[in-house]
Amino acid sequence: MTGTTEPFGARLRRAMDERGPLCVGIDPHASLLAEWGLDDDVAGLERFSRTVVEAVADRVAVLKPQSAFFERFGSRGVAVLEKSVEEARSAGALVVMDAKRGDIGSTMAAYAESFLRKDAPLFSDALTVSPYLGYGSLKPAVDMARENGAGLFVLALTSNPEGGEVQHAVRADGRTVGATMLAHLAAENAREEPLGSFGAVVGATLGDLSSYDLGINGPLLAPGIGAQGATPADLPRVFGAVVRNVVPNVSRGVLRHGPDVLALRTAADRFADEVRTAVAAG
Ligand SMILES: O=C(O)c1cc(=O)[nH]c(=O)n1[C@@H]1O[C@H](COP(=O)(O)O)[C@@H](O)[C@H]1O
Repeated sequence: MTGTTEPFGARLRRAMDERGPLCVGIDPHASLLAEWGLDDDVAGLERFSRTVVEAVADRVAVLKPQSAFFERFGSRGVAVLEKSVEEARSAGALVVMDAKRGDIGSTMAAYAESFLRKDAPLFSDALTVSPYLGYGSLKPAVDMARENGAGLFVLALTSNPEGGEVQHAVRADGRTVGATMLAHLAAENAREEPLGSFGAVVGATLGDLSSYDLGINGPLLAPGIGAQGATPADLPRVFGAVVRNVVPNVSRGVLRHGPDVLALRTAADRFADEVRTAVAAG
C-alpha cells in the first residue's frame, strides 16, 4: 500500500454495503448499438457508453467495461474507454476493467502498468486476469495492485460451459485447477479486513459449487445473470455461506433496456433489489 491508499477490498466492501453489490457491465455489442439506433462506429460507442454511465454510475457499486468492445475501434475506441472509466469513477462507481489479461511474468508487468498503476490513463479499481499461464505469472499484477490500492479478479470457475475442461481438471495432488486458483487467492487475502482485494470470477450459472471452498476472504465476481440464464435468486444456492461477498454482474440483461436512461436505471434498480432480497434470504 502506498501512503494512505485504501485497498480495493475495503473500498469495494463499503460500496457494496452502501449501494448494494450489483455490477453492471458496459458491453457495447454491435447488436446492442443497432438496437439502440446507433451506428457501429466510434460516435455510437461513445453515446452508448456515456448513456450507461449516466444511467447507473451514481447508484451501482461497480461498473465493468468490456475492453474488447472498445479495442474493436482502435485508439479512438480506447480513448472512449478512458473517458468512460474516468466518468464512472467520478460518479462514485468502482470500475473493474474486464480485459482478461494474462501473460508470462515479465510482460504481465506491462499489462499491470497499463491498468493498475495509479497514474496510467486506463487506471481502474480492478482488472480481470487469466491465471492459465500459471498463477505465479500474475505476481507483477498482484504487486502492482497492492501498491496502488487496486484489485484483481482471477478467472477461477468461469460461466461458460467450455471452462470445465481446464478448470475442473484434476491435478496430481487431487485438487482441481479451479480449486487451486481459489486457494492461491485465499492465501493472497489472508488477514485482510474487511475484505481482501484479490477476487475470483465464479459464474452464477454453475449450480452447486459445494465441493469448492469459496471462502477466499475476497470478492467473487459472478457473471451469468440475465442473458446467460442465471437469476439473482440462484445466488444463495450457488454461493452458500459467502453470498455476502458476491458481486453479481449483469450486462445485456440491463443494456437491452436502452437507450432510454430511465429504462436502464429501472432495469438496474430491479436487478439490484432482487439481488438484495436474495442475499438477505441466503
Ligand atoms: O470476467 C468476466 O467478467 C466474465 C467471466 C465469465 O466467466 N463469464 C462472463 O460472462 N464474463 C463477462 O461478463 C459479461 C457477461 O455479460 P452478459 O452475459 O451480457 O450479462 C461479459 O462481459 C463477459 O465477458
